Amino acid sequence: MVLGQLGGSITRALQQMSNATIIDEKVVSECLNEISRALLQADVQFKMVRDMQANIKRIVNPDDLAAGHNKRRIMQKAVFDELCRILDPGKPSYTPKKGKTSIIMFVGLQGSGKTTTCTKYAHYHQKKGWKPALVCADTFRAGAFDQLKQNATKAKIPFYGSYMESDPVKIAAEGVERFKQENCDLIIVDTSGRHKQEAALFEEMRQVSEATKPDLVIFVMDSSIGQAAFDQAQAFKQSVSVGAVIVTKMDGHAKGGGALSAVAATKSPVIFIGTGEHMHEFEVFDVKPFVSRLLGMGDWSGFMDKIHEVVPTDQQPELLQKLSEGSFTMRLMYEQFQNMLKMGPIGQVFSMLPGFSSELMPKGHEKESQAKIKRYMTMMDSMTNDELDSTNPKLMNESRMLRIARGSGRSVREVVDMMEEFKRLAKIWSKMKGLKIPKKGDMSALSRNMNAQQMSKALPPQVLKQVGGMGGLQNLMKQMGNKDLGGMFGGER
Ligand SMILES: Nc1nc2c(ncn2[C@@H]2O[C@H](COP(=O)(O)OP(=O)(O)OP(=O)(O)O)[C@@H](O)[C@H]2O)c(=O)[nH]1
Repeated sequence: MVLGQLGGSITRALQQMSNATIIDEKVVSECLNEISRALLQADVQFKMVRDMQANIKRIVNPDDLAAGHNKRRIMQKAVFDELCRILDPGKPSYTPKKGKTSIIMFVGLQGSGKTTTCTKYAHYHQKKGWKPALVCADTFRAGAFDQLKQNATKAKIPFYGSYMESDPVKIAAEGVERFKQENCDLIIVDTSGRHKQEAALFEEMRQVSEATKPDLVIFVMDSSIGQAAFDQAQAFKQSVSVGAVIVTKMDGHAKGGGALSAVAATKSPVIFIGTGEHMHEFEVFDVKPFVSRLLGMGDWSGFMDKIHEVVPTDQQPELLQKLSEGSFTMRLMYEQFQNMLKMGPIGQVFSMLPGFSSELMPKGHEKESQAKIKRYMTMMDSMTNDELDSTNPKLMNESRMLRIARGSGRSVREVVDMMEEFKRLAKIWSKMKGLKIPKKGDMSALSRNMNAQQMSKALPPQVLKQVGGMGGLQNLMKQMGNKDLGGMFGGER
């Protein structure tokens, strides 16, 4: 996801600013210009960038920054708050209730990923015990019904559609009625698209909406549409009452900044993002952890969740223990690579760590990354046990590297690359040193009600320092809500 680069650019701009000897208005302006450039490159709408720049300038007072405060943190917080403000329209979207019928209508242009997203949305809820159903009211694209039927059958979700009927309004109304009678609690209506915004499409949306009376209209947007996002979202909002946004294809080379524009145009929150073509490649969207990750501030709660989700249960205690020790060895890297190859998404675990973009296994480049990881593992197969268990990369002198390259049939350059990767991962790993791992029975004690004082004692000193000491922690807890930080310790959510 190119959005990751935005985080990198902003972090660099902040770093440059805090390196300056005197922080005056000029330095702050330069930093803001740099951040604005990065946002524009990520396809955030020009007007929004300009407003954001003006807002930050108002909030951040260079005199404050000069007076020995942590300048980088003040600016980072201002950027964080502004991005959150844009992404959070201030009111939550309609939330369907399990057991009570809700009608959800999906709208979007052709190819935005609407049909795929309808099924993902149904599947997501079905896994949580809902009784979803899909209605195909797309009579415009030949093959749309077949696609929905195929997806629905695969996911074992009831569906309704017709090969004969050409009136989408009629199909939508019939389908909704049928599933109401069958007591489905989530009736999802997939609608037609067009290649571009057309009056006929908007009229059709208006009529389908009138006939089905949806509780929520979700606007589906392809994240790669760039600057067009604002106008497109606004055009849909003007014909039907869009209440939420789902941004698809966040896995590709999309710049993703359009998501911010879509929220601004519809005044509705992003509720999910699509991260691939498969059914499970669908994530709940949370503003604060998202922005936090974007700015390289790390997403601690997401990190621990991912460990629970991705790492096999029997390996979790050992992995957490090793994290708490902070010592990273070649053997540990080898084991993580094994998991990564077996399970695919473990790279996501690392991407949650501050400063670590999923460079090792970027989305969309899985094949190349897997081949690279396999090459690394072949090289590690040529290492001695001492080398594998050592935390000291200096053991690997030139002659050992030559020997490993020869033994594994790879070049010395590749061995050097692997060692660089090891050092990079070890550095990230070391940040978790001292992490307190609760014993089974202690979980509740570390739960969401923990106050900043208790939390500061539980946190490893490095982590506490990283969040800006006690003050920073209090702010972070305020920003994220205790439950998110509680989640970091495996507390019940
Ligand atoms: N990589 C990736 N591909 C996606 C994602 N969501 C959908 N797609 C792909 O995008 C293409 C278009 O998706 P559809 O679901 O057919 O699009 P649609 O908006 O329903 O199109 P119409 O029915 O013509 O309006 C398909 O090839 C999907 O597999 C995603 O999150 N990531």
